[in-house]
Amino acid sequence: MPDMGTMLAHWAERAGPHSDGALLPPHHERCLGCGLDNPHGHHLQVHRRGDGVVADHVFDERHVGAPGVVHGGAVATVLDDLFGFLPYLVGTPAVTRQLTVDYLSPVLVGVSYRIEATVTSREDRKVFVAATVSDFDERTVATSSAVFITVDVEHFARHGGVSGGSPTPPVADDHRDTGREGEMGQQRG
Ligand SMILES: CCCCCCCCCCCC(=O)SCCNC(=O)CCNC(=O)[C@H](O)C(C)(C)COP(=O)(O)OP(=O)(O)OC[C@H]1O[C@@H](n2cnc3c(N)ncnc32)[C@H](O)[C@@H]1OP(=O)(O)O
Repeated sequence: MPDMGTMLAHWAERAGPHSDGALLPPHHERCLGCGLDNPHGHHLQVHRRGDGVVADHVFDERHVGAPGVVHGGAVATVLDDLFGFLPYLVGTPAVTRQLTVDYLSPVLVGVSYRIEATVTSREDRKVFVAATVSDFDERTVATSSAVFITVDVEHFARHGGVSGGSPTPPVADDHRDTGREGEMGQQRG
């Protein structure tokens, strides 16, 4: 993974300009939504379409909640990440302040969905965005809106600027083997 400095330097080039229909570059290679080097990721492929962005996406067994149905958090992840491409078109970095999802029908594992997002309005630092998730019968299964706040590119260095950008997460004990269920909650107290 490139270090934070490289990522920051690449912001301007990632922000475009991108022609209509162009495949947009991932936020970075390890991004949960769109990074191709994240084995847990959605590997979202996002294109510019007019003033908005669009992705066709198939959730897989890694994203299951109820059997056969995509976990609502996975749907929210993809929506949030797709919204995260709109700043490329706005021309300034921005981060999610609020995300709302209406789950209208179950989103199914193994089914292709079209997800479209646009900027609905802007007010100072606030960028209001909206999205739909539709199946290929054009039935809307989820809608979403969000408030993004524009930030300077140094925001990412201030808050995530670990050298190398990818700290190794602590390895959790496997409580199934130790019988220590509930210990994490007790430690927090
Ligand atoms: C290298 C490149 C990599 C680029 C990598 C990009 C990756 C993108 C991935 C997808 C997107 C993400 O997941 S982004 C990651 C998840 N999000 C975050 O980490 C953001 C965490 N939050 C923050 O850091 C902060 O809260 C900020 C910076 C967003 C804002 O902080 P702040 O400056 O103190 O401002 P704050 O008071 O919170 O609110 C800002 C304004 O929004 C208004 N506001 C707040 N909530 C609402 C609301 N529901 N509806 C309307 N307006 C609202 C407030 O009234 C205020 O208006 P007014 O008083 O200004 O009028």
